Amino acid sequence: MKRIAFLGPEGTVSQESARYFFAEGAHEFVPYALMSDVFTATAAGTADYGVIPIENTIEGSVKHHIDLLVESGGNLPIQAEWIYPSIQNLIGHFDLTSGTDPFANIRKVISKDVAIAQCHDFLRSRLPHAEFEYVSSTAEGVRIVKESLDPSYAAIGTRMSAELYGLDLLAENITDHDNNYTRFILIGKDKPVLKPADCAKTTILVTLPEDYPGALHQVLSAFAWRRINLSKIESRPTKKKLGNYYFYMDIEMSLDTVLLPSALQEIEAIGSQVRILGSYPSYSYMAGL
Ligand SMILES: O=C(O)C(=O)Cc1ccccc1
Repeated sequence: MKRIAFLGPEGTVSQESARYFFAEGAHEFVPYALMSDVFTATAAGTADYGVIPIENTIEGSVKHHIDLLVESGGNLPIQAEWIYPSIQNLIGHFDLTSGTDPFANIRKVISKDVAIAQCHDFLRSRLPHAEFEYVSSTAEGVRIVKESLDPSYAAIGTRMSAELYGLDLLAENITDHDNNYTRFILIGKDKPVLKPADCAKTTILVTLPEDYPGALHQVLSAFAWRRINLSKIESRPTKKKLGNYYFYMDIEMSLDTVLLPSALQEIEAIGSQVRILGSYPSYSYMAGL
């Protein structure tokens, strides 16, 4: 049985998406309090794989997670990615004294920053006087609301977490945009056995040579003339010196395809450093995984 580390406690969006991706029963899901613990446990072999939310439709890249991936030094390759819709719900103690308005007595909303951002319009219009408390994950907010026994507290989280903690769904599907998807990656040392995917991707990190005008242009042209598609390019500070960046790139091609290694060789030939963070199958929710 493979052990899969995720941001806990039980019932997070990460776990819900992993349960959707992996066959129930054949995997053991192990919660960790922090995202950095997910990396550490996977690196130490305490877990076989780790689930990392890396990007979402509303907020873009989760920069901290990209940095953790980079800092893991390439020991934890990306083994798969999948896209999952984050459906958030308002969860609390249904208050019978509140009459017809289930939100009337809610004074505090506890959740993860991304989830609060995803439900911004709903919160502004329906709970304009509530204060927010930011916690490490959506399910952690649900756990705190449960423990408080306080009907003026609510959390934002998955339906799974409401069921697990025995709380009520005060409002379902409260995200502002229907096309609210999160991209998750699976990190781990060994290749997992997965069903065939419709597309493959390779993620690389490129550090440009210093004082080489047009270096990024040359990197991009190595892909362009081979008609290799990039689906993402993002710069991140190297954290070694102010103004030094590397480029994080998602390429829509497997490293097993002849064209890609030759493009990477060309990039290295101009003095750029290339680090491969993984070459992996990509699954989209639309395609039914
Ligand atoms: O806090 C969670 O439930 C997570 O798994 C992180 C997260 C939060 C919101 C959208 C996607 C992932």
